[in-house]
Amino acid sequence: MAPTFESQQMAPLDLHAGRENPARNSNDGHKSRVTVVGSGNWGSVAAKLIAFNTLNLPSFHDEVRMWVFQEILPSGEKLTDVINRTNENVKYLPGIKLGKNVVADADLENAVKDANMLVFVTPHQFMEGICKRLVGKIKEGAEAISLIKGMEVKMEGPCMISSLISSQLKINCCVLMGANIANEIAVEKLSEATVGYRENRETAEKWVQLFSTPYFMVSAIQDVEGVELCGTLKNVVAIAAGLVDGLEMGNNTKAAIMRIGLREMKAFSKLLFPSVKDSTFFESCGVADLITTCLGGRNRKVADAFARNGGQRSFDDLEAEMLQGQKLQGVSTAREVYGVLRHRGWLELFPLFSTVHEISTGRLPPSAIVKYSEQKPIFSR
Ligand SMILES: NC(=O)c1ccc[n+]([C@@H]2O[C@H](COP(=O)([O-])OP(=O)(O)OC[C@H]3O[C@@H](n4cnc5c(N)ncnc54)[C@H](O)[C@@H]3O)[C@@H](O)[C@H]2O)c1
Ligand SMILES: O=P(O)(O)OC[C@H](O)CO
Repeated sequence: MAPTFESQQMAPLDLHAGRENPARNSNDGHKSRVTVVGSGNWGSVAAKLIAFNTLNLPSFHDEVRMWVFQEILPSGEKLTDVINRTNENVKYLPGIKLGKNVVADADLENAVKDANMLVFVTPHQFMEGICKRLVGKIKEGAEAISLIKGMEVKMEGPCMISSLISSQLKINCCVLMGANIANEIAVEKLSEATVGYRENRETAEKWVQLFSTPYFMVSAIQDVEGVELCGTLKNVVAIAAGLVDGLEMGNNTKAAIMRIGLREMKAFSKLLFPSVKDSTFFESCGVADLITTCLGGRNRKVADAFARNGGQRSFDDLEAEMLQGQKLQGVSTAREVYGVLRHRGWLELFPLFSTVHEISTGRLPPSAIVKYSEQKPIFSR
């Protein structure tokens, strides 16, 4: 029998299904309201994608609320005021119109209170605080999706961000990850993404519908942990790839680092969650995201500069100087992964992941990335 791929099994969606039904159109009570929690580089692009669809799909309210972590711009104006006046996030996504139906709101509780569909897209380190503020503030029956690439490590062990959202807010949470450099999607260059869902395929289809555009092709698979771990762990590999670039080691070495990194991503994911599927690594969230992030991402870029400076300037310093408020996820994820590896006695099984952490904390020089990454491999496949 020919192999089948789950992401292709889902029937193609009619994005305009239900439009012709005037009774449904006139009944606003049945329409879903969407709030995007986060307004950085990817958060703003996510709002743009969603705003295009809510205007065109009758099952959604036109308005998309976007929670903005308030900032005062050099002009003295509030970021929310400028977004609402110009329809642009001038700090995190300058030059791109988000859609007139995007409303920036600095009041987190107000932004979420009416939403049936919550899209979480902040740097992962802020999510614990955000969840605490939202306990008891979410509408009953609301659904969530996390676009956040990262994890938390607690006393009890690692906790994926979608689990944090689900357990704190008592809501179902899907994930969306993929080869998605935000600035490219902002200018409508074609890319793909993967929605990971746990059980409810209907909800996954609704998320696919909300995000899909002719230039953003989304498919769904039943593997939340696999999808989320791919998105999370590739940031550690991107740091390694950036170090290799900064050391001017060339393409073959970089490809080797990506291969070893992918192998560690798969091994780590399956050790943590045996249910993770091999096929997930061949979706957009897997190998495709690994490639794009190692070629053109922010983690790569800052790690390149770190190596060129011989490790003399910290990642924090370089991040602040090079990214102007945008946040790296790879260095903190390497620390979190390292914590898990040490706790479980797995450090020697993951030479690339552990070496990235030791370099980023200054315990090893940048050149250690090629010296140690393949030194003690145990996963030969
Ligand atoms: N940018 C991309 O190309 C891209 C693509 C796919 C996924 N992602 C993922 O999306 C997530 C969000 O990244 P991004 O690119 O939208 O953000 P970003 O790095 O561009 O911006 C940082 C954001 O954090 C906010 N912030 C700063 N301090 C805060 C605080 N104390 N509390 C809450 N928020 C605070 C800032 O206002 C800003 O919105 C990350 O997990 C990232 O890995 C990013
Ligand atoms: O710019 P990075 O390194 O945060 O990566 C961006 C996206 O995750 C790529 O899909």
